[in-house]
Amino acid sequence: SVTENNLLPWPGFWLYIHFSLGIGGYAILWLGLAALSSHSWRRYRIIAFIIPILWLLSGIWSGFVMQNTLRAAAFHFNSFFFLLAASFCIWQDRHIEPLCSRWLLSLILLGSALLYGGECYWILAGAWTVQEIAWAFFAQIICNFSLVLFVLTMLSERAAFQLKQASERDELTGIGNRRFLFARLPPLAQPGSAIIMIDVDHFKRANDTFGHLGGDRLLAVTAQTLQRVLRAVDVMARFGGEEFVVFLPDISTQDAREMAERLRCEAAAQEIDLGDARYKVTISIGLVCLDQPGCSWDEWIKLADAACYQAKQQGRNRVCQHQAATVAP
Ligand SMILES: Nc1nc2c(ncn2[C@@H]2O[C@H](COP(=O)(O)OP(=O)(O)OP(=O)(O)O)[C@@H](O)[C@H]2O)c(=O)[nH]1
Repeated sequence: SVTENNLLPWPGFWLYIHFSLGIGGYAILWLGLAALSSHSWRRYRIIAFIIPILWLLSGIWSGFVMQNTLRAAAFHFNSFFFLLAASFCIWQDRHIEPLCSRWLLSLILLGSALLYGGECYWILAGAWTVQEIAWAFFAQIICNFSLVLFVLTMLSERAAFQLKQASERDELTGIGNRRFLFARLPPLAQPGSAIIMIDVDHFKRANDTFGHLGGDRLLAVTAQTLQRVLRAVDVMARFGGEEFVVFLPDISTQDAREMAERLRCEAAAQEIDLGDARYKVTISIGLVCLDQPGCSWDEWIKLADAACYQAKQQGRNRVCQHQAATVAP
């Protein structure tokens, strides 16, 4: 029987249209959620296009669409499949964009998929009662409302996340800026960590020789080179024009000194391609190891800066460490 479609002219035709829209709708929902998740929906569009067509062709060929139970089972199985795929997409991209709402959205999609899967099983097993159909219907409505809610939550959380990222990133070098650094420094400057101040040598001369754009490239490449040397826990930021600050948590004086030397050597070893020229930058480094509580971060950074100035005075391309005895109480 084709129920309400009998009220329309060509009921069989409308049945196929409804079936195709129902099947295709979930494929489009999957595509949309994949795009929302990682913007790579192009990868999936063929699958999302082919599967509904295959359902339709097999429906026309076998005629199962004309039977209510089989049509409902096919629709529920298709919804189960695409919702499960959408849940996986959202969950899979959690490392690209770590948002709490991603987990909630993925969970609600999984719940909705499992509900459709269960319904498909009950339909095929013929174990439905009117009450169960009503419960499943209401549960799906709640899932759909939650889905919309979590999509909106994810969009707003994403906007806030991107805004924060943009406000903490230095556009030229791609590393963090001052705000990024201070947001990651512990509230109290405790002994057992170190601050490094890095200043590119004779940068004005490089600017004069290669132009401002050439200078920009030198800064960007140098920042990326230095970043690669650091440990995952270290925090590096562009502090000013050609100055960078690095915070090294949980590090001994010896290791901090070795790290500073490694940074200096890596910078000096790189040959930067500037199109029609190649250039080697050197850096001067001021190191201060936090050896007493009580000083503020500003004070430690100032000491690292003073040590960096000392490195410049001594001829550049070297590391100078601020001596503990001279630290103001
Ligand atoms: N290209 C470029 N230049 C910058 C940027 N920020 C600052 N500068 C330039 O960096 C130069 C810094 O010059 P100085 O402070 O005199 O230092 P220096 O020439 O590196 O000399 P020393 O530090 O003593 O070795 C200035 O000419 C600034 O204009 C930037 O974002 N891009």
